[in-house]
Amino acid sequence: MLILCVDHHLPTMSTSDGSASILLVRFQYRLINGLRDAGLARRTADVVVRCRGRQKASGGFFVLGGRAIVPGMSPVERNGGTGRMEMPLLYRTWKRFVREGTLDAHRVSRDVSESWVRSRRYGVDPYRDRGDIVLEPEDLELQRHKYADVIREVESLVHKIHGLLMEQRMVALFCDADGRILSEIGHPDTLRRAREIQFVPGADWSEAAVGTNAIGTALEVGNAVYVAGYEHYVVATHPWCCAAVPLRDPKGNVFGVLNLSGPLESAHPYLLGVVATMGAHVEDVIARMPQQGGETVETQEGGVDFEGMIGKSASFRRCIDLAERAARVDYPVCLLGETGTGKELLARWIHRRSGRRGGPFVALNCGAMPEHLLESELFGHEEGAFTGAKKGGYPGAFRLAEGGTLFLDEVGEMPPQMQLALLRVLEEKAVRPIGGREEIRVNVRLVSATHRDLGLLVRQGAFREDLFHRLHVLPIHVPPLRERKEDIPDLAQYLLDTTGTGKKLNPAALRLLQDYPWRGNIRELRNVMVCASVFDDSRIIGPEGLTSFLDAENITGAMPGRNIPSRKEAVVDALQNTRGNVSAAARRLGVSRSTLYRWLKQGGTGWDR
Ligand SMILES: Nc1ncnc2c1ncn2[C@@H]1O[C@H](COP(=O)(O)OP(=O)(O)OP(=O)(O)O)[C@@H](O)[C@H]1O
Repeated sequence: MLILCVDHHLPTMSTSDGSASILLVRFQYRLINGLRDAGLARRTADVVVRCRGRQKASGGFFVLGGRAIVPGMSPVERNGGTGRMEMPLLYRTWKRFVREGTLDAHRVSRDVSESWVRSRRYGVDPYRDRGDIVLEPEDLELQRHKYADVIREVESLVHKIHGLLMEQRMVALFCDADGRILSEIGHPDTLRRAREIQFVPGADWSEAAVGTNAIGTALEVGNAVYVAGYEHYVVATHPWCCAAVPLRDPKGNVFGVLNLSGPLESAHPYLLGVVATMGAHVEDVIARMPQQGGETVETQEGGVDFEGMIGKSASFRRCIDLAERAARVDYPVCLLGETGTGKELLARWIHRRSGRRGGPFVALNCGAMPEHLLESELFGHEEGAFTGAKKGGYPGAFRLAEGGTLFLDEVGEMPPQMQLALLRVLEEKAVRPIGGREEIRVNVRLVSATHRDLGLLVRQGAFREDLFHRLHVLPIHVPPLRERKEDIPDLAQYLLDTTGTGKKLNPAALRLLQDYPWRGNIRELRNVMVCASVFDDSRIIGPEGLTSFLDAENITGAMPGRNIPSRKEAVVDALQNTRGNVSAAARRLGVSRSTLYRWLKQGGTGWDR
C-alpha cells in the first residue's frame, strides 16, 4: 500500500486531468468500496505517483475530495511503511524526552517533535492517565446546539461509513476549535476504552491539556495530522492511533476538528486520508449552507424562519427545540396536532436535520386509503399477488424509505389489522411483501403523526396499546394557530410571498388575520393568502381584500370593536392602494364616490362612524 500524506508544505500533485488541488489516496479496495458507497469517492484518476523520486504506483486512484493530498514522508513511511512505528525505539525516544528533555528529532516527524516541545512548555504531565472534562452537561448541550449543523453533517457521514468503522473498531469525533469533544460515535468497545481515559464529549483534547495528540496537534499546526502510539505525549493516549483534520469555513477560519481514533492494533495511516476526505466533505456542505453556525434566519418582518418553518412564539420555539433534539437521535417521533398545523412540514424538517438526511423521506397517509391498499402501500407486494398488483411488484413505503425516514400520517385512523401488521414490522425490523415468501430487513426511522388523542383511543380500545408505546417514544405537540397568534402576521406575509406576486398585507389586514379563529390552521391561512393574491388587484392588501374569503360569522366574532379596522383606516388603505384615485377607492370600499367625498370632508369624528 502506498502511503500518501496531507502536507500543505509539499508541492501539490499534478494530475492527468489537470486539476491541481485534489485528494488522491490509494486505499485497500475494501476501504475504497466503503467510501464509494458513502458517496465520498467520486471517480478514478489515471495518475502516476512518485515518492522520493521513485515511482511507487500508477493508475486506479480515487479522487476523493477538494483538498491536496500529496505524497510525502509520513512517520510511518520513515519506519518502513509497515503501518506501525517501531514502538520500542519510539518508546525510548519518548522516555528520553519526557525524563531528560533530550529530543532525538530525527526519530519522529517534525510535527511530533515540535508538538512534544510545546507539550513540555505547556507543563503537561506526560504520565496523565486521563483527560479532563471541562464542559458541564449544560455547557456541552449549549455548545452542541451551537454546532448542530456540523455535528449533524459529521454524524450523517459517519452513519454512511458505519460498516467501515465497525470493521476497523474506530470512533469518530467532532471537536470545537478549542479541542473540546462535542460528539463521539463508533465501535462500542472502543467507546468503552475511550470512557476509561475520559476521551469523551465534554473533555478537553487540546495540546495544552493532554499534549501531542491528533486533535490538539492538528489545531496547532493547522493541517491534518496522524499520531500513533508513543508519538502521543501522555500515557493515557499511548494505546491509540488517531488522525484529525481541522475544519475551515470559506474564509479559512478553523471552526472545529474532525478526528478518527482506534486501538493501536488497527493503526494505519490510511486513516489520515479517510479523515481528510470526510473533513473536505463536511467543509463543502457547511460552505453551501445558507448561513454559518446557526439554524435560524430573521425574516424581513422580524419573524424567525427555521428553514421554511416560520414562527417566533414561545410555543413554536418549544416545538422546534424538541424537534431539533429529536433530529439528533434515531428513536420514533410522534407528532401530535390538529389538522394543518404543519406536522408533515415538521417531519420533513426533522429528516433534513437528522443523520438520515442523505436517505429518502417517504410520506404515507394511513387515513386516506382502504385497508387492503394500505397494506400493499406499506409493505409492498410481489407481482401477481392480487388482482391489480403492479407488474414487477411494488416495494412499499418501508422499503422505499430504506436508510431514511418514513412519515406515517394519521396513524390514529389505522384499522386494527394494520395496526397489528405495523407492530410486527417495528418489532422484527423486517417486512414481508404481500405474496412474498421472505422477510426483508428494513432500516428506517419512523415519524408518525395524528390529530387524534392516541391515549384516549387506547383507553377506548380503538388503538393497540403495544403499538402506541412503539410509536409514542418522542411525542412532540405541534401548536395550533390559536396558541401562536403572534406568529400569524409573519406566517401570513410569508405565505403571501410564496405566491410570487410581491403583494403585501397592511397592518389592518394583519390584525384581522390575527384575530380570526383559524380552524383549518396554517393550511386555511395559506388558502386565504392564495385567494387574496389571485382575486385582489391591489399591491397592498387591506382587510376588505380578505373578508370575502373568510367566514363572515367568525370575522364578527374575531373583531370585537377595537379590532375592526376603523373607517379611517379602510379609507386610507383604499386611497393608498389606488394611488389616490377616489373613484377606484370608493369601488374598493363598496360605497359611492359622493359618500367617500363626504367621509373625507368630515374627517375627524366622522371617520369612525
Ligand atoms: N411553520 C410553518 N411555516 C410555514 N408554513 C407552514 C408552517 N407550518 C405549516 N405550514 C404550511 O401549512 C400547510 C399545512 O402543513 P402540513 O401539511 O404540514 O400540516 P399537517 O399538520 O401535516 O396537516 P394534516 O394533519 O391535515 O395532514 C402546508 O402548506 C405547510 O407548508
